[in-house]
Amino acid sequence: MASYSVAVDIGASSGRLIMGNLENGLLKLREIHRFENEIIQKDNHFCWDVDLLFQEIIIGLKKCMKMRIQPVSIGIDTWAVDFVLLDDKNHRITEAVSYRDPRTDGMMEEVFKLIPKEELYLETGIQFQKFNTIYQLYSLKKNHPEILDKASSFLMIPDYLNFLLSGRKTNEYTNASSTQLVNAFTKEWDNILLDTLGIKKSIFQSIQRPKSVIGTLRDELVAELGFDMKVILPATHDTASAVISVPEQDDSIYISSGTWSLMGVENRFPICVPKALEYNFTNEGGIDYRFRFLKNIMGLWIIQEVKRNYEDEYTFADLVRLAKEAKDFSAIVNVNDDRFLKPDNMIEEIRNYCIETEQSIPSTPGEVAKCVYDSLADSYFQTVKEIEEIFEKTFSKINVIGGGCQNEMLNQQIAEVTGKEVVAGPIEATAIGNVVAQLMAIGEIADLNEARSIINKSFEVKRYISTQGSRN
Ligand SMILES: Nc1ncnc2c1ncn2[C@@H]1O[C@H](COP(=O)(O)OP(=O)(O)O)[C@@H](O)[C@H]1O
Ligand SMILES: C[C@H](O)[C@H](O)[C@@H](O)C(=O)COP(=O)(O)O
Ligand SMILES: [Mg+2]
Repeated sequence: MASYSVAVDIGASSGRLIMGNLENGLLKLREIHRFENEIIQKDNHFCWDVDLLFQEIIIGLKKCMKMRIQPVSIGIDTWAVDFVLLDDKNHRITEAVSYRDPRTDGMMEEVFKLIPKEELYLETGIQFQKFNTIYQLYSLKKNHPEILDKASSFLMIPDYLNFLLSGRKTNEYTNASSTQLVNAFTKEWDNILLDTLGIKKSIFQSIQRPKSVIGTLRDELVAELGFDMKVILPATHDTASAVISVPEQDDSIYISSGTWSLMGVENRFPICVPKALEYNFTNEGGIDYRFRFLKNIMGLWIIQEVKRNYEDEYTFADLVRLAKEAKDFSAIVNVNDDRFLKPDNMIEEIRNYCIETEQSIPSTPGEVAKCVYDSLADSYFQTVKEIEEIFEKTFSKINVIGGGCQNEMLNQQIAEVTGKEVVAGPIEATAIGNVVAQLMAIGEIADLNEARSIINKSFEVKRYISTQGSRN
């Protein structure tokens, strides 16, 4: 009898429930439910609609019922850094404010007055993104201390959704590491750091590792669904789950390509050398206490916003085709400039950048899309050079995983600018990593090596080779 595990993967643009099971040594996936995940305005902040997200999970589980399939387990992964706070009656007392909200403007600099940047990096190994949880909490402490005073529990987004499912409150390690409040060496909350910031330690849960079975569904959910299931912690940071699925780990760099492009390598220990700080690389926690040495690149968020600015008149495939047709247009923006984090109008922001840097100004949808994709490829090229400088070695391959691996033009562009073989796929790398963590937890898969071997055999990849060698 097959054991079906349900992966709930909620990225910054879309969510999906994907059921996985082993059949003749291969991993079989079946998409159960897919939904949009959009930022909304609430209480004058940019927020995620966590109540709607939880409803979508229940809708997906009810679809399993209709399929007469009773999954044995569920695991939830989402984007990083964001959280909610509960009071002593376990009532949610904050909105799930998005990392794109301006409430953290200037907070990083405020924290550096208490803890030097270099020291913070040596302790945590985490990249400096102005929206890290540490700066979100510090913003609350400075601007709404009454909320922190009332708080009893800190739960990151997957933790909160797990709480709604099971009643159990945990903080999972891979996602906790993204807060910049976890010590990279002890892998626990950094109590000295929390004391220095004046943030009470009691709101944090004990850190649990991926593959932990934290409980089962709340009684009322069992009654509503007609079945129970184990609630398991995958690597609840979506990128940590995605990295599990990178098909060819040896001698390769990955790009987890979704709303963000997370570009890096898997490592056994944190790298906090001055060059890593200078280039703003991070050491986020991975499964089995591995490390994700990577850099956040603004990613396909930019083309998502361009698509929205054109009122969704074009599909992503349309925008790729139009970019190809605009082959004579050329302009490059620094995709990692904070101005692209949440501009009012992305197309105008791109045009203004090109005006300010005295470049050709994109006017057609094809020219705008080509500028975005060329700029992403340029950022990937720069990041490869930084990674190879830090590791003092040359990598031969780049694995592109996630929704962005469907962009064949960009995959070829990456091969051309870097001169490396690009291995594209699997698209649902995050959900696959989520499922195999659950299957390891229930003993269907022995360990990470076996998981990766099964993944490699189960999913096709596409290869792209440079036609002209790399840029120097
Ligand atoms: N057919 C396609 N052609 C080109 N790009 C695509 C295609 N389908 C999806 N994408 C890209 O994949 C991105 C979504 O990737 P995904 O991994 O689902 O994101 P997230 O997990 O952040 O929600 C879209 O923003 C889009 O740019
Ligand atoms: C804000 C974080 O850096 C972001 O969540 C990133 O870590 C991430 O996981 C993005 O995943 P997507 O699937 O939303 O691109
Ligand atoms: Mg994703």
